[in-house]
Amino acid sequence: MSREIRIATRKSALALWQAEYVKARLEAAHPEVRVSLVPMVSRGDKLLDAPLAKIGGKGLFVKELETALLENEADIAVHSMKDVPMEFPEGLGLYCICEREDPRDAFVSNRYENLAALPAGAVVGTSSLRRQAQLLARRPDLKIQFLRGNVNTRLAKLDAGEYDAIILAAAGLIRLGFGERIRASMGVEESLPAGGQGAVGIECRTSDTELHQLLQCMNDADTAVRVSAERALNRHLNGGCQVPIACYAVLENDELWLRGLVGQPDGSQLLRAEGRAPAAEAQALGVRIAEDLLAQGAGKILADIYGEAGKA
Ligand SMILES: NCc1[nH]cc(CCC(=O)O)c1CC(=O)O
Repeated sequence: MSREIRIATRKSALALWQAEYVKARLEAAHPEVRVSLVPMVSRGDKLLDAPLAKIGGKGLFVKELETALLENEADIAVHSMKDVPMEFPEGLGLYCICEREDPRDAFVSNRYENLAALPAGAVVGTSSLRRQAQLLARRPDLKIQFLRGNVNTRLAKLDAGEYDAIILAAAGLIRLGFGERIRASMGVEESLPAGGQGAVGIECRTSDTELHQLLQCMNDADTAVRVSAERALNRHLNGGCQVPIACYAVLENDELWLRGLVGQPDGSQLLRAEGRAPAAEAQALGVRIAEDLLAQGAGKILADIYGEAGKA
Protein backbone atom coordinates (compact mmCIF):
# COMPACT_ATOMS: atom_id res chain seq x y z
CA MET A 1 0.00 0.00 0.00
CA SER A 2 1.63 3.31 -0.99
CA ARG A 3 -0.31 5.44 1.36
CA GLU A 4 0.64 8.78 2.83
CA ILE A 5 -0.57 10.07 6.20
CA ARG A 6 -0.28 13.83 6.76
CA ILE A 7 -0.47 14.92 10.40
CA ALA A 8 -1.83 18.41 11.06
CA THR A 9 -0.22 19.82 14.18
CA ARG A 10 0.19 23.02 16.12
CA LYS A 11 3.74 24.23 16.50
CA SER A 12 3.94 24.25 20.29
CA ALA A 13 6.57 21.93 21.71
CA LEU A 14 3.94 19.64 23.23
CA ALA A 15 1.86 19.46 20.05
CA LEU A 16 4.98 18.67 18.02
CA TRP A 17 6.03 16.01 20.52
CA GLN A 18 2.62 14.36 20.23
CA ALA A 19 2.64 14.52 16.44
CA GLU A 20 6.17 13.06 16.29
CA TYR A 21 5.13 10.35 18.71
CA VAL A 22 2.21 9.34 16.50
CA LYS A 23 4.43 9.54 13.40
CA ALA A 24 6.99 7.21 14.98
CA ARG A 25 4.36 4.71 16.10
CA LEU A 26 2.75 4.68 12.65
CA GLU A 27 6.09 4.24 10.90
CA ALA A 28 7.03 1.39 13.23
CA ALA A 29 3.74 -0.43 12.69
CA HIS A 30 3.41 0.31 8.97
CA PRO A 31 6.84 0.62 7.31
CA GLU A 32 5.18 0.94 3.89
CA VAL A 33 3.31 4.12 4.84
CA ARG A 34 4.83 7.61 4.42
CA VAL A 35 4.07 9.89 7.35
CA SER A 36 4.61 13.66 7.31
CA LEU A 37 3.83 16.63 9.57
CA VAL A 38 1.82 19.65 8.45
CA PRO A 39 2.55 22.37 11.05
CA MET A 40 -0.07 25.09 11.44
CA VAL A 41 -0.27 28.29 13.49
CA SER A 42 -3.53 28.61 15.36
CA ARG A 43 -5.13 31.82 16.59
CA GLY A 44 -4.83 30.55 20.16
CA ASP A 45 -1.08 30.29 19.76
CA LYS A 46 -0.83 33.83 18.42
CA LEU A 47 -2.78 35.25 21.34
CA LEU A 48 -1.08 33.45 24.18
CA ASP A 49 -1.46 36.26 26.68
CA ALA A 50 -5.21 36.71 26.38
CA PRO A 51 -7.56 34.71 28.58
CA LEU A 52 -8.79 31.84 26.44
CA ALA A 53 -12.44 32.59 27.10
CA LYS A 54 -11.96 35.99 25.47
CA ILE A 55 -10.53 34.74 22.21
CA GLY A 56 -12.98 32.05 21.25
CA GLY A 57 -13.31 29.76 24.24
CA LYS A 58 -13.19 26.02 24.09
CA GLY A 59 -11.90 24.20 21.10
CA LEU A 60 -10.07 27.17 19.72
CA PHE A 61 -6.86 25.20 19.19
CA VAL A 62 -8.71 22.33 17.62
CA LYS A 63 -10.72 24.21 15.01
CA GLU A 64 -7.91 25.10 12.64
CA LEU A 65 -6.69 21.54 12.61
CA GLU A 66 -10.19 20.31 11.82
CA THR A 67 -10.45 22.74 8.93
CA ALA A 68 -7.23 21.28 7.50
CA LEU A 69 -8.78 17.80 7.67
CA LEU A 70 -12.03 18.87 6.08
CA GLU A 71 -10.17 20.67 3.28
CA ASN A 72 -8.00 17.61 2.71
CA GLU A 73 -4.78 19.42 3.53
CA ALA A 74 -4.02 16.79 6.16
CA ASP A 75 -5.31 13.34 7.14
CA ILE A 76 -5.12 13.24 10.91
CA ALA A 77 -5.00 15.68 13.81
CA VAL A 78 -3.37 14.66 17.07
CA HIS A 79 -4.96 16.12 20.18
CA SER A 80 -4.52 16.25 23.94
CA MET A 81 -7.86 14.68 24.83
CA LYS A 82 -8.55 17.21 27.55
CA ASP A 83 -8.63 19.99 24.95
CA VAL A 84 -10.92 18.22 22.48
CA PRO A 85 -14.49 19.55 22.35
CA MET A 86 -17.32 17.11 22.92
CA GLU A 87 -18.80 17.28 19.44
CA PHE A 88 -17.01 16.78 16.14
CA PRO A 89 -17.87 18.55 12.90
CA GLU A 90 -19.85 16.58 10.35
CA GLY A 91 -17.45 14.28 8.54
CA LEU A 92 -14.85 14.00 11.31
CA GLY A 93 -14.49 11.72 14.30
CA LEU A 94 -12.09 10.34 16.85
CA TYR A 95 -10.68 7.03 15.68
CA CYS A 96 -7.86 6.26 18.10
CA ILE A 97 -6.90 6.96 21.71
CA CYS A 98 -3.33 6.18 22.73
CA GLU A 99 -2.19 4.87 26.07
CA ARG A 100 -2.50 7.44 28.82
CA GLU A 101 0.56 9.11 30.31
CA ASP A 102 0.52 10.11 34.01
CA PRO A 103 -2.92 11.79 34.39
CA ARG A 104 -2.10 13.76 37.54
CA ASP A 105 -1.51 17.43 38.11
CA ALA A 106 2.03 18.31 39.10
CA PHE A 107 3.22 20.79 41.71
CA VAL A 108 6.26 22.63 40.35
CA SER A 109 8.31 25.02 42.48
CA ASN A 110 11.90 26.05 42.93
CA ARG A 111 11.55 26.58 46.67
CA TYR A 112 8.79 24.40 48.11
CA GLU A 113 8.34 20.64 48.25
CA ASN A 114 4.58 20.51 47.93
CA LEU A 115 1.32 22.37 48.49
CA ALA A 116 1.42 21.91 52.27
CA ALA A 117 4.90 23.46 52.44
CA LEU A 118 3.79 26.75 50.85
CA PRO A 119 3.76 29.67 53.31
CA ALA A 120 0.55 31.59 53.95
CA GLY A 121 -0.33 33.88 51.07
CA ALA A 122 2.01 32.20 48.58
CA VAL A 123 1.44 32.93 44.89
CA VAL A 124 0.44 29.94 42.76
CA GLY A 125 0.22 30.15 38.98
CA THR A 126 -2.55 28.45 37.03
CA SER A 127 -5.28 29.60 34.68
CA SER A 128 -7.39 26.54 35.21
CA LEU A 129 -10.54 27.16 37.26
CA ARG A 130 -10.55 23.44 38.01
CA ARG A 131 -7.13 23.63 39.63
CA GLN A 132 -7.88 26.95 41.29
CA ALA A 133 -11.07 25.66 42.95
CA GLN A 134 -9.32 22.62 44.37
CA LEU A 135 -6.26 24.59 45.52
CA LEU A 136 -8.33 27.21 47.30
CA ALA A 137 -10.61 24.62 48.91
CA ARG A 138 -7.52 23.20 50.61
CA ARG A 139 -5.58 26.44 51.05
CA PRO A 140 -7.88 29.50 51.05
CA ASP A 141 -4.91 31.70 51.92
CA LEU A 142 -3.13 31.16 48.59
CA LYS A 143 -3.05 33.82 45.92
CA ILE A 144 -3.90 32.30 42.55
CA GLN A 145 -2.34 34.16 39.66
CA PHE A 146 -3.09 33.92 35.97
CA LEU A 147 -0.63 31.74 34.02
CA ARG A 148 -0.95 30.78 30.41
CA GLY A 149 1.41 29.96 27.59
CA ASN A 150 2.96 26.70 26.54
CA VAL A 151 4.81 24.48 28.99
CA ASN A 152 8.23 26.10 28.37
CA THR A 153 6.82 29.59 28.84
CA ARG A 154 5.13 28.63 32.09
CA LEU A 155 8.33 27.15 33.49
CA ALA A 156 10.26 30.28 32.43
CA LYS A 157 7.74 32.47 34.27
CA LEU A 158 8.18 30.38 37.40
CA ASP A 159 11.96 30.62 37.10
CA ALA A 160 11.72 34.40 36.68
CA GLY A 161 10.31 34.51 40.20
CA GLU A 162 6.75 35.53 39.35
CA TYR A 163 5.24 32.63 41.31
CA ASP A 164 6.08 30.55 44.38
CA ALA A 165 4.72 27.49 42.58
CA ILE A 166 2.79 26.56 39.47
CA ILE A 167 0.51 23.64 38.66
CA LEU A 168 0.83 21.84 35.33
CA ALA A 169 -0.26 18.52 33.92
CA ALA A 170 2.41 15.93 34.71
CA ALA A 171 1.95 14.43 31.24
CA GLY A 172 3.08 17.55 29.39
CA LEU A 173 6.15 17.93 31.60
CA ILE A 174 7.13 14.29 31.26
CA ARG A 175 6.67 14.27 27.47
CA LEU A 176 8.86 17.34 27.05
CA GLY A 177 11.61 15.94 29.26
CA PHE A 178 10.85 18.18 32.27
CA GLY A 179 9.81 15.32 34.54
CA GLU A 180 12.52 16.21 37.05
CA ARG A 181 10.87 19.61 37.58
CA ILE A 182 7.91 17.92 39.27
CA ARG A 183 8.36 18.49 43.02
CA ALA A 184 5.18 16.63 43.95
CA SER A 185 2.67 14.68 41.93
CA MET A 186 -0.71 15.69 43.25
CA GLY A 187 -2.85 12.71 44.17
CA VAL A 188 -6.22 12.62 42.43
CA GLU A 189 -7.84 13.14 45.86
CA GLU A 190 -5.91 16.39 46.14
CA SER A 191 -6.37 17.61 42.56
CA LEU A 192 -8.84 15.62 40.49
CA PRO A 193 -7.61 15.92 36.87
CA ALA A 194 -9.45 17.22 33.84
CA GLY A 195 -11.33 14.65 31.79
CA GLY A 196 -8.97 13.15 29.23
CA GLN A 197 -5.84 14.59 30.87
CA GLY A 198 -2.70 12.74 29.80
CA ALA A 199 -4.34 10.98 26.86
CA VAL A 200 -3.62 11.65 23.19
CA GLY A 201 -6.39 11.12 20.66
CA ILE A 202 -6.44 11.05 16.88
CA GLU A 203 -9.12 12.67 14.76
CA CYS A 204 -9.64 11.96 11.07
CA ARG A 205 -12.22 11.94 8.33
CA THR A 206 -15.11 9.51 8.88
CA SER A 207 -14.85 8.46 5.24
CA ASP A 208 -11.19 7.39 5.46
CA THR A 209 -11.82 3.80 6.55
CA GLU A 210 -8.42 2.64 5.35
CA LEU A 211 -6.85 5.09 7.77
CA HIS A 212 -9.08 3.95 10.64
CA GLN A 213 -7.55 0.49 10.20
CA LEU A 214 -4.01 1.85 10.15
CA LEU A 215 -4.61 3.75 13.40
CA GLN A 216 -5.76 0.67 15.29
CA CYS A 217 -2.14 -0.23 16.07
CA MET A 218 -2.02 2.64 18.58
CA ASN A 219 -5.46 2.40 20.14
CA ASP A 220 -5.39 1.56 23.85
CA ALA A 221 -8.69 -0.02 24.89
CA ASP A 222 -8.23 0.77 28.62
CA THR A 223 -7.56 4.44 28.01
CA ALA A 224 -10.37 4.65 25.46
CA VAL A 225 -13.02 3.36 27.84
CA ARG A 226 -11.80 5.56 30.72
CA VAL A 227 -11.74 8.68 28.59
CA SER A 228 -15.13 7.79 27.16
CA ALA A 229 -16.68 7.83 30.67
CA GLU A 230 -14.93 11.11 31.49
CA ARG A 231 -16.05 12.76 28.28
CA ALA A 232 -19.63 11.60 28.80
CA LEU A 233 -19.59 13.35 32.18
CA ASN A 234 -18.13 16.52 30.65
CA ARG A 235 -20.58 16.47 27.76
CA HIS A 236 -23.54 16.11 30.12
CA LEU A 237 -22.31 19.15 32.05
CA ASN A 238 -21.51 20.96 28.80
CA GLY A 239 -17.94 21.33 30.03
CA GLY A 240 -14.73 22.22 28.26
CA CYS A 241 -11.33 22.67 29.87
CA GLN A 242 -12.14 26.27 30.87
CA VAL A 243 -14.64 25.29 33.55
CA PRO A 244 -14.11 23.96 37.07
CA ILE A 245 -15.11 20.40 36.22
CA ALA A 246 -12.80 17.52 37.08
CA CYS A 247 -13.26 13.84 36.47
CA TYR A 248 -11.15 10.75 36.48
CA ALA A 249 -11.94 7.13 35.67
CA VAL A 250 -9.93 4.03 36.45
CA LEU A 251 -10.54 0.48 35.34
CA GLU A 252 -10.42 -2.28 37.95
CA ASN A 253 -10.77 -5.60 36.17
CA ASP A 254 -13.76 -4.83 33.96
CA GLU A 255 -15.31 -2.30 36.26
CA LEU A 256 -15.00 1.43 35.79
CA TRP A 257 -14.73 3.71 38.80
CA LEU A 258 -15.48 7.31 37.89
CA ARG A 259 -15.00 10.28 40.20
CA GLY A 260 -16.33 13.71 39.30
CA LEU A 261 -16.09 17.17 40.81
CA VAL A 262 -17.53 20.61 40.15
CA GLY A 263 -16.10 23.44 42.20
CA GLN A 264 -16.80 27.05 42.98
CA PRO A 265 -13.72 28.84 41.55
CA ASP A 266 -13.03 30.49 44.92
CA GLY A 267 -12.88 27.06 46.54
CA SER A 268 -15.82 27.77 48.86
CA GLN A 269 -17.64 24.71 47.60
CA LEU A 270 -16.54 21.45 45.96
CA LEU A 271 -19.26 19.08 44.82
CA ARG A 272 -18.13 15.49 44.45
CA ALA A 273 -19.77 12.38 43.08
CA GLU A 274 -18.51 8.93 42.21
CA GLY A 275 -19.77 5.58 41.03
CA ARG A 276 -18.96 2.28 39.42
CA ALA A 277 -20.28 0.43 36.38
CA PRO A 278 -19.21 -2.28 33.94
CA ALA A 279 -16.80 -0.96 31.31
CA ALA A 280 -19.45 -1.53 28.64
CA GLU A 281 -21.57 1.17 30.31
CA ALA A 282 -18.89 3.86 30.35
CA GLN A 283 -21.02 6.58 28.83
CA ALA A 284 -24.05 5.86 31.00
CA LEU A 285 -21.76 6.04 34.05
CA GLY A 286 -20.50 9.46 32.96
CA VAL A 287 -24.06 10.70 32.59
CA ARG A 288 -25.07 9.25 35.97
CA ILE A 289 -22.23 10.95 37.83
CA ALA A 290 -22.94 14.21 36.01
CA GLU A 291 -26.60 13.93 37.06
CA ASP A 292 -25.51 13.38 40.65
CA LEU A 293 -23.43 16.58 40.48
CA LEU A 294 -26.33 18.48 38.94
CA ALA A 295 -28.62 17.27 41.72
CA GLN A 296 -26.14 18.76 44.21
CA GLY A 297 -26.23 22.16 42.49
CA ALA A 298 -23.50 21.97 39.83
CA GLY A 299 -25.80 23.65 37.31
CA LYS A 300 -25.87 26.86 39.33
CA ILE A 301 -22.07 27.00 39.68
CA LEU A 302 -21.55 26.38 35.97
CA ALA A 303 -24.25 28.82 34.86
CA ASP A 304 -22.56 31.57 36.89
CA ILE A 305 -19.25 30.83 35.16
CA TYR A 306 -20.73 30.68 31.67
CA GLY A 307 -22.44 33.99 32.45
CA GLU A 308 -19.09 35.54 33.37
CA ALA A 309 -17.38 34.17 30.22
CA GLY A 310 -20.21 35.58 28.11
CA LYS A 311 -19.61 39.04 29.54
CA ALA A 312 -15.85 38.97 29.02
N1 LIG B 1 -4.68 22.96 28.55
C1 LIG B 1 -3.37 22.84 27.98
C2 LIG B 1 -2.85 21.45 28.00
N2 LIG B 1 -3.40 20.49 27.24
C3 LIG B 1 -2.78 19.30 27.51
C4 LIG B 1 -1.80 19.55 28.46
C5 LIG B 1 -0.91 18.56 29.06
C6 LIG B 1 -0.87 17.18 28.49
C7 LIG B 1 -2.13 16.37 28.60
O1 LIG B 1 -2.99 16.55 29.47
O2 LIG B 1 -2.24 15.46 27.77
C8 LIG B 1 -1.81 20.92 28.76
C9 LIG B 1 -0.92 21.67 29.65
C10 LIG B 1 -1.28 21.62 31.11
O3 LIG B 1 -2.47 21.56 31.49
O4 LIG B 1 -0.36 21.69 31.92
